[in-house]
Amino acid sequence: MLPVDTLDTALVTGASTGIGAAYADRLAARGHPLVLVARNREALDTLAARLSREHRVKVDVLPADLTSSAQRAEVERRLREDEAIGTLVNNAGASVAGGLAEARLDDVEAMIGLNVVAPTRLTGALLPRLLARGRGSIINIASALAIAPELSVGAYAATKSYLLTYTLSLHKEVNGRGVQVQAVLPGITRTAIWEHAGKDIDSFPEHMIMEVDEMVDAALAGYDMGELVTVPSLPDGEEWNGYDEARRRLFPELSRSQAADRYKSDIPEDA
Ligand SMILES: NC(=O)C1=CN([C@@H]2O[C@H](COP(=O)(O)OP(=O)(O)OC[C@H]3O[C@@H](n4cnc5c(N)ncnc54)[C@H](OP(=O)(O)O)[C@@H]3O)[C@@H](O)[C@H]2O)C=CC1
Ligand SMILES: CC(=O)[C@H](N)C(=O)O
Repeated sequence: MLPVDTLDTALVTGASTGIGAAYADRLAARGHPLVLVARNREALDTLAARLSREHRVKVDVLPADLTSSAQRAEVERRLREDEAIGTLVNNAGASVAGGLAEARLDDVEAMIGLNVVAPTRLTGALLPRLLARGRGSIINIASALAIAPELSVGAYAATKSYLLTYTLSLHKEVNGRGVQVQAVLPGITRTAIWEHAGKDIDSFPEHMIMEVDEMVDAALAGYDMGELVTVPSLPDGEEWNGYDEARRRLFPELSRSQAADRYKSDIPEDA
């Protein structure tokens, strides 16, 4: 296990239930003081009371709707100013009902605000301080759909592709400067997100559904191993490395002074 700095406070978004609540529980068990963010103050208070009692860590709640720029600004301020915070788990997220043609555009915009804008702004608020002290962690909860948009409908998968790409860019920028980053790509995990988006999780075969504790424990094991990208259900980690290497093999070909021959009209079709 990598050394976990028990003095650092972890701020977890979407901590009132589901994956975020499980992260809060596991991080508290590791000795991290916590700042819990979500809209439901009552659920945050209940969780905070339990975690501080069971794990003897300080747990603050910071209720905020991360789609509201005014409320999100309070979370940004906390990340910028609270010297104790060294870990950020960008977990809050939602999906919306319907495909690209049917979904309510206001709902889609709110989803992009929550899944894309919020983690970008929260990371941007914290990162300068982490880099200045040369220590810290940022964990972004994306989704397996980031690399498999064909398995879903609507714009949700695109928000998760953003978070994966953002994490790769973040890693490039902070690599070697003491800040650990990780993108987590869970598959179908049993939480309320499905119900909120009007989808029945039990329409999937049981063997495709992971329980939330198992998912978070696997993601933290990937974090401890120093993984940049963790796919909790992928049996063979080398499969991810092969996928990533195939992508990287394209790099030298992606920008050239000449268009590829197949796009040139002067090449005879039978050449
Ligand atoms: N469950 C799954 O199958 C998968 C989930 N994921 C990702 O995991 C993350 C967690 O999802 P999951 O636990 O399943 O979902 P849940 O719906 O169970 O939990 C979502 C959390 O985000 C919070 N949240 C929602 N909207 C807002 C908002 N506007 N402002 C602040 N907080 C908000 C909720 O709290 P509150 O309502 O109190 O604000 C809640 O704590 C998401 O990013 C999701 O995309 C990825 C792959 C699979
Ligand atoms: C609601 C979903 O599509 C789910 N969160 C996922 O990322 O698989």
